[in-house]
Amino acid sequence: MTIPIAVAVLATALLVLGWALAAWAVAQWRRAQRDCGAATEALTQQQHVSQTVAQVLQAARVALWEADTRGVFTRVDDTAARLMRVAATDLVGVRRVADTRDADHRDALAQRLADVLRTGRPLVRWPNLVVTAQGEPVWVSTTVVLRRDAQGRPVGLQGCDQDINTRHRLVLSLQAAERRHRLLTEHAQSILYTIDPAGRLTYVSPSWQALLGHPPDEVMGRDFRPFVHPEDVPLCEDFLARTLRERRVLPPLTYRVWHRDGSIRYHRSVLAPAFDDDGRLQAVVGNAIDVTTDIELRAQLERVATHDALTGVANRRLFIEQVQREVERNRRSGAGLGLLMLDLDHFKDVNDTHGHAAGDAVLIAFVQRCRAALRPSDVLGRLGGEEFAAVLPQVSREQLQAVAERVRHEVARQPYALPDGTVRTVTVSIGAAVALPAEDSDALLQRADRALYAAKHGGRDRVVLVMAGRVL
Ligand SMILES: Nc1nc2c(ncn2[C@@H]2O[C@H](COP(=O)(O)OP(=O)(O)OP(=O)(O)O)[C@@H](O)[C@H]2O)c(=O)[nH]1
Repeated sequence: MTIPIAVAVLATALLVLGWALAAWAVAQWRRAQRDCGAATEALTQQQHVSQTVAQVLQAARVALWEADTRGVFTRVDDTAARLMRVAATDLVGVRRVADTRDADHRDALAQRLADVLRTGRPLVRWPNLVVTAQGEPVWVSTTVVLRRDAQGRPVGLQGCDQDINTRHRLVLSLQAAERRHRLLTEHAQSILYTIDPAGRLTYVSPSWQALLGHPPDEVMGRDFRPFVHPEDVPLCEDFLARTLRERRVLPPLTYRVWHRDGSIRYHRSVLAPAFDDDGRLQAVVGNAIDVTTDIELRAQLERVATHDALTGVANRRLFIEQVQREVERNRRSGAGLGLLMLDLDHFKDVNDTHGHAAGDAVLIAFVQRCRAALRPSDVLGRLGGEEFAAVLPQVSREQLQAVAERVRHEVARQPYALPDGTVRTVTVSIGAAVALPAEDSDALLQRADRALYAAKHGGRDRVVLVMAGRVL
């Protein structure tokens, strides 16, 4: 009995143990299965992350690479290979700097890689010009960090190049455009400016200082009016208003501006209104050039063309025009108009005795004396040789006679000092005519000429006045 009981106990014990072992094994198996699932999941997740990162980097055109301490590629990813238009395997073993184009740039990159190796400090987003296998330059943004082994010893470099070709070329072209713009505005012989509708100068180029003396900071933000000659301010205001109203570029305007030193300069300006797509005014852009020299030159040429070079009085053409104008005016106003024809007596003898230079000196002094005897509003002209004439607006017959006598007296009053050291008295014969209401300038000139002829034949040094055909 004892044995069967013992066997039964043993068997039970073994059964229990077997169950326990089985249960433990099942538990272990389940745990292992759980762990395995977790590990698989973790692995899957890691692969997913890597894939995602790779896709993102690829989409962002970021190439990853590794190099040894000499800078020779040891690993290159597909993006890098695509970037360089070459198989990844062909890049391995190539020096990192060999893909860089110009020598200066290559040296700069080599220096930076050496710095990373030496200092351990990363090179971050450095614009780098690499050249593809086909020789095409491509701008990349290079980031490089130091690679260390488990003991922290430098074993090489790793980094990434991001393709920034399109953006960087845009930046470069913008920088070039900006440089060009700066060069143009700084060295232009004209002033570029923007002005608002109220007349405030919102921008002036640096050339303002060269042309008008003020540093641009002194001008920007200020009203244009104090810089312009007061008489020309209304012209400029109208120019701005019309440009805005008509929304177009008008023919240029010439006006006077003050230089900082107080002198007057002539400027010629164009204004261009700029509108946005909705037709709203964005700015009014102006360009002003200094035309002072042109204006002065033109004035000089005009003077040469219309004035006698020796004496400075109006030449025949200008004088005749002046007579025509005054005859017209007199016809309208009836205020009276007088004409004097003046001819020096025996002037040939002055030349013959004292020389041509003496004759010139007498002519100059004669004009000065005539001017002293005439009113500023009277116009004196040289008709040729030693023959002069004066047109006198707003005079009566008596007044004309008196002025003519005054001129005759003034001319003869004092002897002329000649260049040869001698002195000589000179007299003048004068024919005078008062304009008739119906006559034109030619008729008036002819009558005065007849009076002069009478004065010469009457013995010279005298005034003869003719009125309505009668010599008085
Ligand atoms: N020095 C000088 N002489 C001039 C100029 N233009 C004309 N003449 C001279 O003026 C002189 C004019 O001489 P004439 O026409 O005979 O007149 P005149 O000697 O004044 O005699 P009357 O008019 O009859 O009193 C000539 O000798 C010209 O050469 C000039 O610009 N300079």
